[in-house]
Amino acid sequence: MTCPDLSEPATSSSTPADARDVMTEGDISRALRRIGHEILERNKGSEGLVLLGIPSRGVPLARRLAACIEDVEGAEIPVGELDITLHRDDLRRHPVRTAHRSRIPAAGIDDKVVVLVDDVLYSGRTIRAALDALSELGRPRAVRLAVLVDRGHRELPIRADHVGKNLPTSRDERVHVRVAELDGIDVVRISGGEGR
Ligand SMILES: O=P(O)(O)OC[C@H]1O[C@H](OP(=O)(O)OP(=O)(O)O)[C@H](O)[C@@H]1O
Ligand SMILES: O=c1cc[nH]c(=O)[nH]1
Repeated sequence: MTCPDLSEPATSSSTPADARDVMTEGDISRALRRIGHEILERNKGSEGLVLLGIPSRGVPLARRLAACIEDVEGAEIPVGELDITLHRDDLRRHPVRTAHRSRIPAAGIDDKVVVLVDDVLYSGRTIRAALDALSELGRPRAVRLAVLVDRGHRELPIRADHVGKNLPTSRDERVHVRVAELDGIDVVRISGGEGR
């Protein structure tokens, strides 16, 4: 994994008629680079950092972020995946969900600075579940949150420490983050709503 090279040609694709693009491949790359620098600045270096991506798209974003940090620091950043399925607060309403395994780096998370990475922050319920899942795995020194998009409408007292783009949305809109690793393209789109 490498931190994306901004000189690479952008992937082209057509935007569906009911959607509009709000972040391009280049925007996403620049946002991840900036967040990588912010994480290093806040942590005063890479010592003790562990990045945990939240499936689905938080995982490739965490890997890219780690590559961006490694580009600057030269040190390898442990990356893992944190499955939150069994900690969701809507599990009773939607019981048929497949739980996956969390993959925690070998050194664990005790006394580390864990940065949770996700694509979209909306109600905050996914991150609440992530904090719950994390508490079963160890006791980090600090937990921080990096998201590519914060679309607002929080329902819990949760905020991100690092945000790629603050995107004011209406509740009837939907933000779609697409990443090359899973979707074959890097783009952030909004669909639905009445337009802004
Ligand atoms: O702040 P919240 O209201 O919890 O919303 C944000 C979460 O919702 C989406 O995940 P989703 O459950 O759609 O799964 P996905 O990542 O597999 O698309 C998104 O990827 C975030 O993880
Ligand atoms: O990915 C997500 C999650 C919540 N809301 C959205 O619009 N997109």
